[in-house]
Amino acid sequence: MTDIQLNMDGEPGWEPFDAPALVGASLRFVSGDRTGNRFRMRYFRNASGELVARVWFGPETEGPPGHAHGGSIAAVLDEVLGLAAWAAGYPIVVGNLNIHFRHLLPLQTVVQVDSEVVAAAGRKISVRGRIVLGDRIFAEADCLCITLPEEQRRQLG
Ligand SMILES: CCCCCCCCCCCCCC(=O)SCCNC(=O)CCNC(=O)[C@H](O)C(C)(C)COP(=O)(O)OP(=O)(O)OC[C@H]1O[C@@H](n2cnc3c(N)ncnc32)[C@H](O)[C@@H]1OP(=O)(O)O
Repeated sequence: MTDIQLNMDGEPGWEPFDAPALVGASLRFVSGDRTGNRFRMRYFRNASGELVARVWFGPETEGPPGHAHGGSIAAVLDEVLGLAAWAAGYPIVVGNLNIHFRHLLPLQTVVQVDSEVVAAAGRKISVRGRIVLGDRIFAEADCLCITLPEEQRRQLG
C-alpha cells in the first residue's frame, strides 16, 4: 500500500469546481455534507480541464471491516462521472455504470477520483473514471450517460 497522503485542497493549477452552481443543489446524497462521517468531497478542474474529486470515505461508508462499501464507491463514481459529463456541457443522467473494484479502499483515507469524457455519439456520452491513491487503483469505471430531452430537463427543474 502506498504511503502517499492526499489533502482536500487539490493541487497547484487546479481550479475549485462549484457543482451546485452548475446542476443545482440536488446532489446531497454524496457531496452534500462536507463535515459528516459519510463522504467529504471537493471538486476541481485539473490543468487539462477535466473534473477531479478528492473524497474522504468516512466510517459510515463501511462495508468490509475497515473498508468502504462497494455501494459507497459506486455512489461516488456515479456522481463524479455524471457530473463530468455535465461539466463538459452535456445535460445527462447516467444510464449504465460498470465498475471494476480492484482493491479494498481503507476508511478515513482521502483518495482521488479522475474522470475523462472519452466519446460523444448522439445522445450517448461515454465517461471513464477511476479512484486512485498514488499508483494504487481502487476502482475503475465506464459510464454511459444519456442526454435528456429538453422537455424532461424542464420537468426536473
Ligand atoms: C435540469 C436538470 C437538473 C438535473 C440535475 C442532475 C445532476 C446530475 C449530475 C450527475 C450525477 C448523478 C448521476 C445520476 O445518479 S443520474 C440517476 C441515475 N440514473 C437514472 O436514474 C436514469 C434512469 N433512466 C432513464 O432516465 C432513461 O432510461 C434514460 C434517460 C437513461 C434513457 O431513456 P430514453 O428513453 O431517454 O432513451 P432511449 O431508451 O431512447 O435511449 C437512447 C439511446 O441510449 C441507449 N441507452 C439508454 N439507456 C441505456 C443503458 N442503460 N445502457 C445502454 N444503452 C442505453 C439506447 O440504446 C439508445 O441508443 P440508440 O439506440 O439511439 O443507439
